[in-house]
Amino acid sequence: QDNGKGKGKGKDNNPGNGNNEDVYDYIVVGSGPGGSPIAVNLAKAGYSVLLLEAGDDQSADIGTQIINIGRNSPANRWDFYVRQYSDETQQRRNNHLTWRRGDGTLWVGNGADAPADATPVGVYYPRGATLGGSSIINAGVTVLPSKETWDSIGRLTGDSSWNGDAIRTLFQRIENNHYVPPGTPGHGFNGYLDINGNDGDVYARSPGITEVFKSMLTSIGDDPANTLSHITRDINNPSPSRDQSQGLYGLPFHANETWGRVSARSLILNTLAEKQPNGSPKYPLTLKTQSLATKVILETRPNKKPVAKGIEYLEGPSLYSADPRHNPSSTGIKRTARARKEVILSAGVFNTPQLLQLSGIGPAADLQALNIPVVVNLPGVGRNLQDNQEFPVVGVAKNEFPFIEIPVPEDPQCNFGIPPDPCVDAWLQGQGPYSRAASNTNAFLLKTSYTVDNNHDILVFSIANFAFRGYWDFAANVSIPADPLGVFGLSVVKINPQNKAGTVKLRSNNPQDTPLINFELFGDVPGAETDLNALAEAVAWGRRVFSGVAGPDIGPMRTTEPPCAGQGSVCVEGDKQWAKDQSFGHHATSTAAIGADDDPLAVLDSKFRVRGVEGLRVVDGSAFPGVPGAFPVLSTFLISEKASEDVLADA
Ligand SMILES: Cc1cc2nc3c(=O)[nH]c(=O)nc-3n(C[C@H](O)[C@H](O)[C@H](O)COP(=O)(O)OP(=O)(O)OC[C@H]3O[C@@H](n4cnc5c(N)ncnc54)[C@H](O)[C@@H]3O)c2cc1C
Repeated sequence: QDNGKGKGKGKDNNPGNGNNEDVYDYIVVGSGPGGSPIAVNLAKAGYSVLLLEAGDDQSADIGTQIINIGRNSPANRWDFYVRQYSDETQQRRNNHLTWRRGDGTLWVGNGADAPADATPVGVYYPRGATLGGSSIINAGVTVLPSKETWDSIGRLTGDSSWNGDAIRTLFQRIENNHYVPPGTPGHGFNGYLDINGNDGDVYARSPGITEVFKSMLTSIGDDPANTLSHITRDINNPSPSRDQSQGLYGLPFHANETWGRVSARSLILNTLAEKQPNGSPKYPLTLKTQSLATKVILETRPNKKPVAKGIEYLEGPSLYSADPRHNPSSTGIKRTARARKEVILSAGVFNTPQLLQLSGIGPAADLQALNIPVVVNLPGVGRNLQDNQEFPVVGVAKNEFPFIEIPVPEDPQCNFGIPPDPCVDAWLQGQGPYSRAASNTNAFLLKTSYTVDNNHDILVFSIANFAFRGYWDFAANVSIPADPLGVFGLSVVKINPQNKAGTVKLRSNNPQDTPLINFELFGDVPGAETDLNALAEAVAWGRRVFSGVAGPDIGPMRTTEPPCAGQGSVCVEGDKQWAKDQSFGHHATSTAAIGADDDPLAVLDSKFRVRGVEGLRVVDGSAFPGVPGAFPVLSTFLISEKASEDVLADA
């Protein structure tokens, strides 16, 4: 029997015991940016680690390797359909609501246009469900949130290890920067997370696009002549004034020098590839894909907290019902794995609270209603769901003149990664368009009068010839008219949203079912009005930018979305309604949040420990008290690094 103090014991695999049961020091569930770094760090410290991942390894898909293709295929994602509102009338105002028609086909559009035989399914919300999690299907934008994001967790919990300077040090440890000169303060150059920045040449070749940026700079009293120098500015710079100042920056991505996607998957595969001189694995890390965790094994003890002892899981392909390849008759092979030390849940913002609740940890009444024995009544599990709200302010160039980039003469014609694609062949040689930054690699930081902490509260990224309105199933029939030539999308993203009213509740006690997800956007809670006001102010700014665009063929541009016949304050109420109707998100966080000791809704303490249980932590996007900045992926890698130190300190 193990005394729990051993290190580097390796796996006690006992195939003869008939229980299909393995024993490890630690079990980590989920291989995204939350789970992978901690699994690797614990294994590198000599502990045996089992990493369970429900999806499979899609490394062979070239679309997952090249960030400029960014394909998300049915093999690497789970399809969730969510509510944004409990109010059905408001829910149906969304132009991208998915409906199912009488013949079973999907239709996308709002309630006013819906066919008579259609019933609403929800707003489509994809998540990465593959080795590497959502870091395989995301856009890859890699932005460090404000220093205040981290300092505020320190104040909330009284744990001074949470502070912006300490997190910057972790960032420098994991970063392998490719866009600032080596040695630049605040950055790292030897870590596992390659981060690449944009390429000023792309914008130098795009005179029409730069006209819009010039108007942005003019809007804040900056000199438009600075456009080409500011568009490559480092948004992750360590300047103390970074978080408060407005302006134009380049947008970095988790990508290597030739824009290959570097992700949680690369970290795992590179670690597994390291060998001892005799050819055996260098680190005691075991990866099991196609393994859907269904329950934390909790041992109850008299007069003591229950303790996590392992995981029950189902082995088999596509077992979760959100998997587009799921076959409802597949129930998998039931297995268990035991942990000598701890179980760490990193299954993501929807699945971690689902797993906790399936294990009897959550709001007691909700669990009892589904006949799940309550082990710990923890009312905050699946509450506090938040997201960055996002939608484009859409402009159209004068005379619908298309925005152009001056082509690079030797470039082949690309085919989005679908063979034959000569750009893939060029990329494999480190050349061609896929090996360079794209033209959506810019950010404008705005500080509205509704900022709650004097930091900028809106990030705007710009896309020429396209307006990014969210996600919907590719196979669905979409009732939205095509955009005219000369379209330009200013995607406004609400940083640090204040609304915390969303929920993830169990639909059933079947672990293969998806939970019920409701963002309750702009709900009747403190802060919701702040979010709406900030977004409306950002829209008014966008209108001013478009009407200020010069250039003989391009400006002034007209704003087509949000629609408004008037100008200025006339539009504010309409813009707020538009934000309610058309906001979408893909940065959900905070459903098992760190919180203060006296907060009944706190799920975790400041060391990621699940309250009321021993040997169980949550390390993923669920753990943040609030959405970290405008983009959560880098912050999720960073909290996994922080949690690794906390777990090792207790090991
Ligand atoms: C389309 C899209 C675009 C995005 N773009 C950006 C961006 O540009 N920048 C940015 O900062 N963020 C972006 N994000 C968000 C970012 O990628 C996520 O916030 C981040 O990946 C969250 O990490 P995580 O570890 O919490 O969860 P995830 O990355 O979701 O990983 C969770 C993993 O757990 C696995 N899992 C779940 N349940 C189980 C179970 N029961 N058993 C076993 N395994 C399980 C899943 O298969 C998955 O692999 C985007 C997300 C999406 C979906």
